Amino acid sequence: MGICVSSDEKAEREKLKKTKIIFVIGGPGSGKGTQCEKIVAKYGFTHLSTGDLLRAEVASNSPTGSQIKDIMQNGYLVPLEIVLKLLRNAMLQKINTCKGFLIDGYPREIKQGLEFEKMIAPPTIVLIITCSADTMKQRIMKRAATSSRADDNEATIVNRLETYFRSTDPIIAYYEKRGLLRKVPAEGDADVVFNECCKVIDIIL
Ligand SMILES: Nc1nc2c(ncn2[C@@H]2O[C@H](COP(=O)(O)OP(=O)(O)OP(=O)(O)O)[C@@H](O)[C@H]2O)c(=O)[nH]1
Ligand SMILES: O=c1ccn([C@@H]2O[C@H](COP(=O)(O)OP(=O)(O)O)[C@@H](O)[C@H]2O)c(=O)[nH]1
Ligand SMILES: [Mg+2]
Repeated sequence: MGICVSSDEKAEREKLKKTKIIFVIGGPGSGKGTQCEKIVAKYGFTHLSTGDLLRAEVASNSPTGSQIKDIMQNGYLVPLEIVLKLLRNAMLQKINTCKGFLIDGYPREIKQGLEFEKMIAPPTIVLIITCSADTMKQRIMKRAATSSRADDNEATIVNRLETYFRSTDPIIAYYEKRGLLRKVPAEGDADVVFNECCKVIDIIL
C-alpha cells in the first residue's frame, strides 16, 4: 500500500531540499551560538538552535516541556522524535523567507542526523567547532555568571561534556566519510574563529 503524501507536504519537502542547510556541531560552550550569530549577521541565514527550541518548549509548560525538563537539567539527550518535530516546524515557518539554515547543536547522534535526512533533507555541510574540554568548561563557567540556563552549573557541565565526547566521534567519522565535514579550530578569539567559518561558508554559496 502506498503512503499518501499531500501536495502541500510535497511542496514543503521540495523547498526544504533546495535550501542550504549547515549543521553546526561542537561541544558545550565551544562557541556554536556565538559563531551562528556572526554568520547570521553576515550571510542572513536563519539560526535555529535545538537547545533554544527545547528550552522554549520547557518554558511553555506544555506536556512535552514537562517531559523533557529533567532530562535537560541533567545534561542528557531528549528523545530524537521530539527534537526533530520542533526543528521541522521551526524550519517550515521560515522556509519562504530564509537564505539557508544554521542548525546549531544538531545532530548529537548519527541516528538524529539520519532521521533529519529522512524527514527534512541532507545537510549541505557539517561545520564542527573544536576546542579542548578545559576551554569549553572555562567558557561555560564564565557564561554561567550571567546566564539563567539551568544546565550552566559544574555538575551538569561534566555530564554535558561526557555526553558530547561519547557520541561525537562516530558523528565526525560519518560525515567525514561522506565528504561533508568542515573543521574549524576554536581555541582563539571569536573573530579569528569567525574568519575560518567564513572561508568554509563562502565555498558553498
Ligand atoms: N575566547 C573565545 N570565547 C568564546 C568564543 N566563542 C564563544 N566564546 C564564549 O564562550 C561562551 C559560550 O559560547 P556559546 O556561543 O554560548 O557556546 P555554545 O557552543 O553555543 O554553547 P552551548 O549552547 O552550551 O552548547 C560565551 O560566553 C562566549 O562569550 C571564541 O571563539 N573565543
Ligand atoms: O538535539 C538535541 C539538542 C539539545 N538537547 C538537550 O538540550 C541541552 C542543551 O543543548 P545546547 O545545545 O543548548 O547546549 P550544550 O549541552 O551543547 O551545552 C542538552 O544538554 C540536551 O539535554 C538534546 O537533547 N538534543
Ligand atoms: Mg548554544
